[in-house]
Amino acid sequence: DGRIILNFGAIFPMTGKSWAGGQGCKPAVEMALKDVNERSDILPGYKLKMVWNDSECNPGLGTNLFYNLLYTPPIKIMMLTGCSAASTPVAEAAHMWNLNVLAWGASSPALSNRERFPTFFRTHPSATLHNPTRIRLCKEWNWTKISVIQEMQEVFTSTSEDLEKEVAKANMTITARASFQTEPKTAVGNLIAQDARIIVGVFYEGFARRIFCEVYNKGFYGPNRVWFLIGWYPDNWYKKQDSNINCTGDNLKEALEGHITTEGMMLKPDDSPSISNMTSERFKERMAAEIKGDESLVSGYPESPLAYDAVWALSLALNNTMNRLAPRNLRLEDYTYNNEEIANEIYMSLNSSNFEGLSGPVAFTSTGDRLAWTQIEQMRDGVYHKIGYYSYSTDNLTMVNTTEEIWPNGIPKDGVETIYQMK
Ligand SMILES: CC1(C)CO[C@@H](CC(=O)O)CN1
Repeated sequence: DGRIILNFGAIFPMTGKSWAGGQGCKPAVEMALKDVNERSDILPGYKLKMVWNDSECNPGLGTNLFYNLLYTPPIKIMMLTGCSAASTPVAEAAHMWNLNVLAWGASSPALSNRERFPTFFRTHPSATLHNPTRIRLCKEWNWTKISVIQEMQEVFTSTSEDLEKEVAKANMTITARASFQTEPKTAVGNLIAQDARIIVGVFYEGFARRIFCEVYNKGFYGPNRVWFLIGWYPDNWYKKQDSNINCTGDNLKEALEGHITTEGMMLKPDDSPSISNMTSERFKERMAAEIKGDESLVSGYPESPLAYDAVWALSLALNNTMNRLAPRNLRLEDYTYNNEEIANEIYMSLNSSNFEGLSGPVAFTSTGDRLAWTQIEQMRDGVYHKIGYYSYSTDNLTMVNTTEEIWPNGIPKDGVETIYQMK
């Protein structure tokens, strides 16, 4: 069609053992690509094309595919990546080829580091996004003492370290800490021994079932014990058949009554149109047409709006770069892996991104991190209910349930009454 082709590279976790989020996200990337290429006001005279491979969410394979994309023409003007494990090595090396990297599925807190990842941006929030929300809710409910139990995984260790910092900043204290590698029972015992009341738990779904079976068996639950869990487990996670536990779904449901979850808001709940003029509802309809069958069974479906928004961030940044290069008689198609000037313009355009995406406002911090809203839910009688939203950048906490609806037995106490100082 006579337009100049601009190619970008992409690696998607389509298969593999950890997180095959490309299954839900690649269709969203292709949808955004189609939408952007149909817009005459974005990158006029250009057509964006994607050259992609399956990273299997494997760092070695991701690296290998990245080099193949680099050394196989045509030149790629940017890299789009998915999960943390494959994004990390690409984000670390890309600047050597003057490439900017945009991840739609990487949550690892370690990626918030400009020394290691000088040209990295992500539309997926870091896992540390939960922490300011947890702190804000503690303030809301007058809790100053909390406990933490974590699985020993990099993502949860860095999240716990960040929580320690946020707790200190808020003049709160962590009274009990527990961690585990493969057996959580001792860690739960530690919390029981210290009569922990307000507990933040960071671990994957499989351990969540084992922990709450132990919590159930030990009776370590009730209206005065509050658990903050991760909100991105599947809604029915506690009912899944699991040979590692001797509890039923109903046992876990009883132990989980009233717990609070936090997660990055990935699809705007309201129906205001985003920059693509598409509403969240319309997006879901279009995705349903792409994904045959039950979306909730497709990995990466929840993250698909982040992938859609990543292509818009890429396109708008290139469009902005095009306008900034024109007065210097430079063009996007002049980009090569040795052209630092154009790479810097693309970096600065990404850095100043600011548009209304499907996942809410898209803007990045100085470390390329996504500023996003968090969604707050509470489980009541085995069902998650949205109870509020929080934006850290504007300190805006919007509760959609009353305190009485959330805490029918009254707001739980953080339990550690100040010990009467003997005279
Ligand atoms: C919310 C979740 C499941 C966190 O892990 C991300 C994958 C990753 O960080 O590798 C995808 N989204």
